[in-house]
Amino acid sequence: MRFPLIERYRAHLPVSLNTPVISLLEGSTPLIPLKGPEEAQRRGIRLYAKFEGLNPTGSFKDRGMTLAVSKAVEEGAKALAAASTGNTAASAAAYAARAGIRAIVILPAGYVALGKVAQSLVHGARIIQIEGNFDQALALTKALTEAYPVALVNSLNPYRLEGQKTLAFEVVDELGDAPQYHALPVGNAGNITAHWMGYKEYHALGKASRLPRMLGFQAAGAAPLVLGRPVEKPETLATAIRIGNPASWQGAMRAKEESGGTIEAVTDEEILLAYRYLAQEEGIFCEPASAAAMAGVWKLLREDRLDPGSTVVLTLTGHGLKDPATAEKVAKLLPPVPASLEAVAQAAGLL
Ligand SMILES: Cc1ncc(COP(=O)(O)O)c(/C=C/C(=O)C(=O)O)c1O
Repeated sequence: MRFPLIERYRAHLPVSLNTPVISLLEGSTPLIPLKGPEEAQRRGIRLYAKFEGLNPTGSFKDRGMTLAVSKAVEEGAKALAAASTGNTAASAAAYAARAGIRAIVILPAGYVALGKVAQSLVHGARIIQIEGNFDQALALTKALTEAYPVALVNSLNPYRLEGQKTLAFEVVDELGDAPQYHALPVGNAGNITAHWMGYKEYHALGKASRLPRMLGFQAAGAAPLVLGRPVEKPETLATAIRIGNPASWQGAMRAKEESGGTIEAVTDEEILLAYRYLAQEEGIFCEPASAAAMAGVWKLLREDRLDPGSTVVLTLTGHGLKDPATAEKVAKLLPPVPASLEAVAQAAGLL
């Protein structure tokens, strides 16, 4: 039985009885124990995947969107807008449809995975593709929502982070305490900021005895937080985190420094290896950006930088079906064979 996220964590959210609950029963996603790579098993390090691909629109964005759209409707909004690398758009489109209001999404032309565009299209969002990157799309969306009566639902909207902090609550409620480490991919940096907010709130309430060290991972070609400066032309096959100037830069820095964690880069090759490992060894199909968390944890394990016997939670932020084109980078389809038992047995490697 799943509940609206707002109902599950009402006591911790900025809602009142006047707030309409616009929900698709988001949240309460599975915390899947992983076998883990040999480097983890050898050290007795337990890995868990918080699989956010099993939210209603297939990514963690639904946690923030249910709250941002509920609050926008409470405040009388008739339209909302978001710049997006795809998942925010898909989620905004779905929750706007749920609420009966208009969605306007601004996307960097040519860099949004097919599945996400399909979602925004089918939900009836007004899709505007710009000849520019995400950072330019975000600047335009900010200008649009300042000039016209349209609610901004990017993670600059504080309600988005309030909704997304609930992931930390769910991890503590399920494990009985916070993990020693929490790893996740970082693009616009709203999610790492929100995770850290949630852990600090639960810790202050005495619901967790510890705070995790936050481990944020950026794609090497789009790693402004690692370089310490914006990246003019961010490039990575993990298009969800192809962002050069994170809106929540300060929030990410606070999460890293206050938790004693780190924000580091992983290459596209490391991301693809982790993407294939999760699908072929653990049975979890997440999108490339999400696999950056696994790639990063694997890197720290190889460098022996995680304490033996510790627990690591990885947020796998989106479902692999969002980006079917990338699946072909790790496995090729064989050509068709004649419809005969012999040909099939041969192709199956049984002959
Ligand atoms: C699958 C996936 N994994 C990680 C991130 C990074 O989270 P943030 O660091 O909070 O930005 C995103 C972000 C996507 C958008 O920013 C958007 O959809 O516009 C994502 O879709």
